[in-house]
Amino acid sequence: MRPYDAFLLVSFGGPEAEDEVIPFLENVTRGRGIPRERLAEVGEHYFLFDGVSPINQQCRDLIAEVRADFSANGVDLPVYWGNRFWAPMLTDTVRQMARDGVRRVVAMATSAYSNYSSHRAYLNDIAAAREAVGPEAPEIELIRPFFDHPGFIEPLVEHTRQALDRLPDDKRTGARLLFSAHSIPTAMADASGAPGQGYGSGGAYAAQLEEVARMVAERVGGGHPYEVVYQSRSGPPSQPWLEPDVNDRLEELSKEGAEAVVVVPHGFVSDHMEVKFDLDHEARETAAGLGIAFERALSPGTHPRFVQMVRELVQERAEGAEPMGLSGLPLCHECVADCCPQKR
Ligand SMILES: CC1=C(CCC(=O)O)c2cc3nc(cc4[nH]c(cc5[nH]c(cc1n2)c(C)c5CCC(=O)O)c(CCC(=O)O)c4C)C(CCC(=O)O)=C3C
Ligand SMILES: [Fe+2]
Repeated sequence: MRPYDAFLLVSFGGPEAEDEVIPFLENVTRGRGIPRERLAEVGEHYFLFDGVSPINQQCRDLIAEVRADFSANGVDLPVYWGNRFWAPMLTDTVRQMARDGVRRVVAMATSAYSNYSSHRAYLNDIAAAREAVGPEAPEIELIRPFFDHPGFIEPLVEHTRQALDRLPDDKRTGARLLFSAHSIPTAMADASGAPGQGYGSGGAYAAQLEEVARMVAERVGGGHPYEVVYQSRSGPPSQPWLEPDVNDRLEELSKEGAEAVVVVPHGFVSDHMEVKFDLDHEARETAAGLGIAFERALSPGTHPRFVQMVRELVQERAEGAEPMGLSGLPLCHECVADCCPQKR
């Protein structure tokens, strides 16, 4: 797949044993000003699962499918994997690629949207890893945010229908769809996207989330009321983050007489800890306490259409083709130097 000689999956990383939880959280939060209580609290989420985050295995599963898809379709790129915060660490992977003689890499982040945490932070960490490896490090180009690619949208549609089917028969009609994404500081949200893309003061992230929710709900059909909610807030209470929180919204919906919800984690690509704990554990419990029937749609994960999308994004980039998206929102060909700055 000229001009590239390797594909790299870049992910967040997560612990896989109890004694890895605290060192992992220290890596994530270094220099972040996250309150100690929040760290201890998040540590408990991981201990509830014996210290094992599902995210690494989900990356291994995705890579296995991508390798099979590449070889079935004549894409002859070796596949590498590096994480920002836990083994296999990105810097080690970049060093290995240098040893293997890799010169030019096309990389994809396990993150579909435009904002500092989902996009710029990946670019920065790639730059830092190359810097650490030195002049032998390959060039690494990051695939653009892919939030409205059919390979992301179609699995969400199918998974939302399946979740609706799991609701009790008498609660399905009129069930509400809550599309849930990671909250970020509102200053970071306002600055998300690239200058000149015309997203306005609310920024790209919220607009992209709103549009994906609309497209998925429309394709699911059935006239279900839908809205975007946020989850997994951290940071000090004094700092504004995107709202409403999924749990607060469930409380309000209960007062409005809602009987059933399907939560769609459209802000994520796999069912990692933020989904397993914050939705399957916490939000489910909130809904149970309110007597609201609750189902959670699967994230794209290793859905075959999502796997195919990885190849399509590699091909799009290799060929310099127009970026493909279903929404009509502005898409980047390449990431510009000043998109998605860190603001908090
Ligand atoms: C937008 C976004 C995504 C989605 C896009 C993407 O995937 O990149 C995401 C994903 C993830 N976030 C994850 C875990 C954590 N995120 C934290 C903290 C933070 N996340 C933020 C944003 C996001 N996070 C922000 C603004 C912070 C505050 C600190 C900072 O400004 O950086 C903390 C610290 C404790 C806490 O405060 O919660 C943890 C442990 C995991 C791993 C899950 C697993 O182990 O399975 C994943 C996939
Ligand atoms: Fe996070």
